[in-house]
Amino acid sequence: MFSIGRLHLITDSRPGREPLAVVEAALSVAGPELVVQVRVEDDVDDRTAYELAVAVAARCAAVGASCLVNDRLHLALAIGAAGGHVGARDLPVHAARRVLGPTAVLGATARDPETGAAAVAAGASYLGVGPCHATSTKNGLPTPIGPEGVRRVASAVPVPVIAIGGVTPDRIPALLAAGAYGVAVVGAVSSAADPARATADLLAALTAPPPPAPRDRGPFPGPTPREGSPVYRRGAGAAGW
Ligand SMILES: Cc1ncc(COP(=O)(O)OP(=O)(O)O)c(N)n1
Ligand SMILES: Cc1nc(C(=O)O)sc1CCOP(=O)(O)O
Ligand SMILES: [Mg+2]
Repeated sequence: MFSIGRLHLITDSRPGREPLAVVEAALSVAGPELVVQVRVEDDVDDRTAYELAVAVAARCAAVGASCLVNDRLHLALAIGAAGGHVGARDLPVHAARRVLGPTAVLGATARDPETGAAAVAAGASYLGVGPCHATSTKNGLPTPIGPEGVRRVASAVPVPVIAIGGVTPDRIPALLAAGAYGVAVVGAVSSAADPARATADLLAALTAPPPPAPRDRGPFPGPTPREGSPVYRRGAGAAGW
């Protein structure tokens, strides 16, 4: 059965960053629960990207974590990654699926329900949905869609939604309540003074029990969650994703 972690760490290869050290720190805390997406800036050459990806994949394999590669699917194949992630300016999802094969993990970016549903129909196994909040990590992004935008996409698709963009531990409860299965981060870990501690804080927020819904606080039980509701979706995720 398809399974994917709830915390995705995307490498930060901007000048002055130390992506491998950050990945090692995060893996030391999260182990097999972490998904590491190797992402390099567009002007980084393939050889440099490949060397980073090989190093990240080896660290992931040592603890049983998953490694994905952003954009450059030939690198994903070359290093034996679990899969890749594509967006609007990359290979179309159906073509990415042909490249990676039927069993690989394939993520696709979606900022609205229509794009999300089309990506799933074309073979995406999860969706990266955002930007949820403002971020300084990447330029040129549209206006943040907030938890409500996540809710719109999550309610339209039967695959895990990974919320991205300005994610911090305190923002995670609202994203999960909106139907996100997990989150993807760059700065919350890479820019932290203590990346291991930051990883632990993100994991704690992802696994904390949700606050009781208002209808659960009274003397009478609430209605059974409907298929498609966030409550239902989180249960489905725990069972299979
Ligand atoms: C989990 C996740 N979600 C979204 C993205 C963004 O992908 P894309 O739109 O292709 O932009 P780039 O990352 O390639 O600049 C992602 N990488 N991961
Ligand atoms: C790489 C990327 N893609 C996004 C999108 O919305 O498509 S947001 C983003 C950067 C996320 O970094 P941070 O966690 O530091 O905000
Ligand atoms: Mg891309």
